[in-house]
Amino acid sequence: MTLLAVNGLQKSFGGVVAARDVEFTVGRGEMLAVIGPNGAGKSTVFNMVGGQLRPDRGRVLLDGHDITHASPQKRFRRGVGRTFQVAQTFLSMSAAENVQMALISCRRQSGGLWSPARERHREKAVQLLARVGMAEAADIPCSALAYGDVKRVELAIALAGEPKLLLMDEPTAGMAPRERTELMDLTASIADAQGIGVLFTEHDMDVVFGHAARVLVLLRGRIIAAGTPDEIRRNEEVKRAYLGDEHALEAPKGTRPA
Ligand SMILES: Nc1ncnc2c1ncn2[C@@H]1O[C@H](COP(=O)(O)OP(=O)(O)OP(=O)(O)O)[C@@H](O)[C@H]1O
Repeated sequence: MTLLAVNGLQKSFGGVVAARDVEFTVGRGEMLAVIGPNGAGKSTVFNMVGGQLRPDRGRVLLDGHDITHASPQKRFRRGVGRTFQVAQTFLSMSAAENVQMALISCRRQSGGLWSPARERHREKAVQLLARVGMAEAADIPCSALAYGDVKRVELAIALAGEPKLLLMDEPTAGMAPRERTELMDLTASIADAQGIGVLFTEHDMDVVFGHAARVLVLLRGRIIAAGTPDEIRRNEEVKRAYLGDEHALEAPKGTRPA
């Protein structure tokens, strides 16, 4: 069943058409990757779904509600979540405290003095950490966690908002290959179990072909292909778009090519 429907989105910056008549849907529990060479329009499309950019034309519907002109905060309340990097300033806080802060802000409560807030939502925060396999690290400062574990905490923070749709911009950037697979396997299993649609941009083709149910390929603001990873890998126009990077579309190691 369709969760997100994007119809005819268009955005120009001066003379540059960054997105042209972009149409796609994301279903509940579905992982959709948006790929394309540098400057193809991925961030532009992503930010029009997230509400950071207003389209010149077109519509964004979530669960049938038109959110095209809604602010990021309003979208958030409708169920559009986004993973953010744990900022440098929050690294000194424990994993649980980071998730508690997210829970407090999601429920629009003032953090007030830190000491009473410390116990607030503790139980729920630990539950969310358990969901990403990080319950035992609840009291460890994020600064002491491995990078891949901080990414899991970021996922728990995003889940605190109980999103219907999760936007992930380059979720595995800077991670080792094995950590990438683990994070995306985890994301896929949570998305499937909770019926969360996931829209992600990604440069790493192993991650894209190994984890997306469907892939959308942009080139100069246009969708040139949409389909399953196997369909996309075989698509001649996509191959041409990635010309010069002849290994980009190879099957991930350990999987059978189509
Ligand atoms: N704020 C802006 N002002 C002017 N031009 C912009 C702006 N944002 C994007 N563009 C232009 O729009 C086009 C699409 O950019 P966008 O960042 O969406 O591509 P991308 O696929 O995300 O690229 P990358 O993979 O390099 O991040 C590019 O030509 C870019 O220069």
